[in-house]
Amino acid sequence: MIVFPCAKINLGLNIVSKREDGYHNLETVFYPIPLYDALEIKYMDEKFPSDTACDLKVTGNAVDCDEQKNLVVKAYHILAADYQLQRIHTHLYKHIPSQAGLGGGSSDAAFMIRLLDERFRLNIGNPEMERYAARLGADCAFFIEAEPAYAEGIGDVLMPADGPDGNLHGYYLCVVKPDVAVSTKEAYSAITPKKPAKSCRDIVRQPIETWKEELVNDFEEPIFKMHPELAAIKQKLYDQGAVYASMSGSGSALYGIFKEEPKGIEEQFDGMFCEVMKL
Ligand SMILES: C[C@](O)(CO)[C@H](O)COP(=O)(O)OP(=O)(O)OC[C@H]1O[C@@H](n2ccc(N)nc2=O)[C@H](O)[C@@H]1O
Ligand SMILES: Nc1ncnc2c1ncn2[C@@H]1O[C@H](COP(=O)(O)OP(=O)(O)OP(=O)(O)O)[C@@H](O)[C@H]1O
Repeated sequence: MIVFPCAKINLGLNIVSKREDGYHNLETVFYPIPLYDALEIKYMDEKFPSDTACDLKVTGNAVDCDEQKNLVVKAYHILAADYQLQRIHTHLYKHIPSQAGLGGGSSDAAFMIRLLDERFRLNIGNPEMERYAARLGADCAFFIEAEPAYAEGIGDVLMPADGPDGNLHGYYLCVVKPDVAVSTKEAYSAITPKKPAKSCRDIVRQPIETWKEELVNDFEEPIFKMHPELAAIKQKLYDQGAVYASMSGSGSALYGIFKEEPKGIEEQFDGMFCEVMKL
């Protein structure tokens, strides 16, 4: 059985306060995008010699952590603690860039929970699956439904985007990921939290032409200071005709939203991951 975990972008991201557990409360609109990994599971033969109930083969882009630390394997074990699960082989084809703010690892974890729920007929239900997912990462819960959502808390309190919230249907999205690594933890430590004057949820309901002036990702200021080349990529996306451009999450991926297909834009970002998709 195979599923295709998708990536996300953040339409606005405000870091509102620091919590006693060290995490931060935020406000953001999560928007799923058609950029995918592939995740497959197969039953392990009863006679197959394995010291783990869930092994993992990663192909495509390398993931810089041990097999048993991969969020896909952690997702298996978190469910196996509460449900009787057969042993499985897992294959993850990694296409979504890591350390990008695109939620790739979080998505793999959430889609693994969904996959196990379906394969083993666990009937867990979405609210409970979201609770399991949230134990694996702050923005994992969103990927259980993977529908546009306004999020608060540490990214785990989700409110479905009703009506026109950030509806980008028919627009083109260009995602650029330079070879710059940003640690999410370090990014949060560079922020002075504050409540925004206007909620990103309200701004994304306005015409997209107003977003450039009003919709803010709080990580941009400190991260652009550390990596000025990221600000230059954002500017280039505007120069190429983007109606809105921003960094996603804590970076280092940037995205531009276009009304018309930005043909040939890949040439502008030579040597970087650059993909154009229709929303
Ligand atoms: C930046 C975003 O991509 C925005 O969507 C997410 O908030 C990141 O979420 P994530 O990658 O799922 O984050 P986790 O893997 O749970 O946390 C990594 C580290 O980021 C910090 N962290 C994360 C989320 C949050 N709301 N506050 C935090 O302070 C914590 O130091 C944590 O140890
Ligand atoms: N399945 C996975 N895919 C990618 N990274 C994983 C996975 N499992 C664990 N990791 C670890 O998580 C780290 C962050 O990866 P991820 O792709 O989630 O980055 P991100 O873009 O920072 O995501 P986010 O938007 O959630 O902050 C990786 O460097 C890797 O060590």
